[in-house]
Amino acid sequence: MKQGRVLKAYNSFFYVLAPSGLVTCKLRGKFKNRQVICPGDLVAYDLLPDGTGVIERLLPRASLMRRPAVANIDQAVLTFAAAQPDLHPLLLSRFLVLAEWSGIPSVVICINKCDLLGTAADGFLEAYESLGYPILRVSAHEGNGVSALARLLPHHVTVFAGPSGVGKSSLLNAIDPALTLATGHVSEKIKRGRHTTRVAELLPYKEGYIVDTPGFSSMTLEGIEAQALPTYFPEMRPYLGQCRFSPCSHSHEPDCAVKTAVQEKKILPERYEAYLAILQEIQARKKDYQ
Ligand SMILES: Nc1nc2c(ncn2[C@@H]2O[C@H](COP(=O)(O)OP(=O)(O)OP(=O)(O)O)[C@@H](O)[C@H]2O)c(=O)[nH]1
Ligand SMILES: [Zn+2]
Repeated sequence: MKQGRVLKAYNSFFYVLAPSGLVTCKLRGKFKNRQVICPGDLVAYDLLPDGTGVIERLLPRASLMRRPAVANIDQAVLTFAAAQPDLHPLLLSRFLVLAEWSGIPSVVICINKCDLLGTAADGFLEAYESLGYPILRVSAHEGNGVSALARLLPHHVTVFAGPSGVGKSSLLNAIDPALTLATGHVSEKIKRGRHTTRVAELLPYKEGYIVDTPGFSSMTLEGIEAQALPTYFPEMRPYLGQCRFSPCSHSHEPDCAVKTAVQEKKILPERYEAYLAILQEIQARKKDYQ
């Protein structure tokens, strides 16, 4: 049996990249639900005499991003703008939570449009580096930092995510114009409007892949459990299990180790506020269903 990586799923076909090239595959009938396999998955397939393939087996997954589903992403470049649109801590934390929840092991914060403001407006970002999120300041227009960004990509499966209008397409274009051509980003935007969800696709790039998925920008946190939320804040992890109550939502309970850490300035107030805001959103959603 041969192995390859699913670049795209379309109707009942899976486009699998193998060392020999791209193979159009169908699923063996035993997979009752074709949703079980998504772009990014590594699969084992049988090659038929006509050159097409039949997927027999799904190989173990390292991570899974939902909506759109993409497997095995090992790096997220969370892209924001220094201005236009302005950077807000809550929005930043929402994307960070989404990346942590998806199990993406390496997360980089990329601040584009630095030509507009330099570093004046993002002083608050330094603290995020100590949480383990490197910050890359770039300008797609002036080219600053673009080669540093490009150096992160070889040998990784990288998703570019971020709010609309921060310049993700411009950055991909600055890295390599072939990437924007491949995504058809601009023309599709005109044709189909901004809010159309499209199928996620992996674009091979220098021994790695770039995931083109504007859908990740929609930012629904649906599916995240309130109890698991603190684990998606790396700076809270050392305090979990140390509160008086168990479970503790770290919001209203007395003798809460997380709240104490906030008071002692071991956790950034804006991160704790983001935690509370997201928690409230999750709890409100639960009530909707009752
Ligand atoms: N000043 C400045 N403007 C930029 C830069 N990069 C992109 N822009 C502008 O920001 C706007 C949005 O850029 P896009 O590349 O379409 O942004 P996007 O993130 O792909 O947007 P969506 O397709 O909505 O997700 C465009 O008007 C770009 O010209 C930059 O480095 N500096
Ligand atoms: Zn607590």
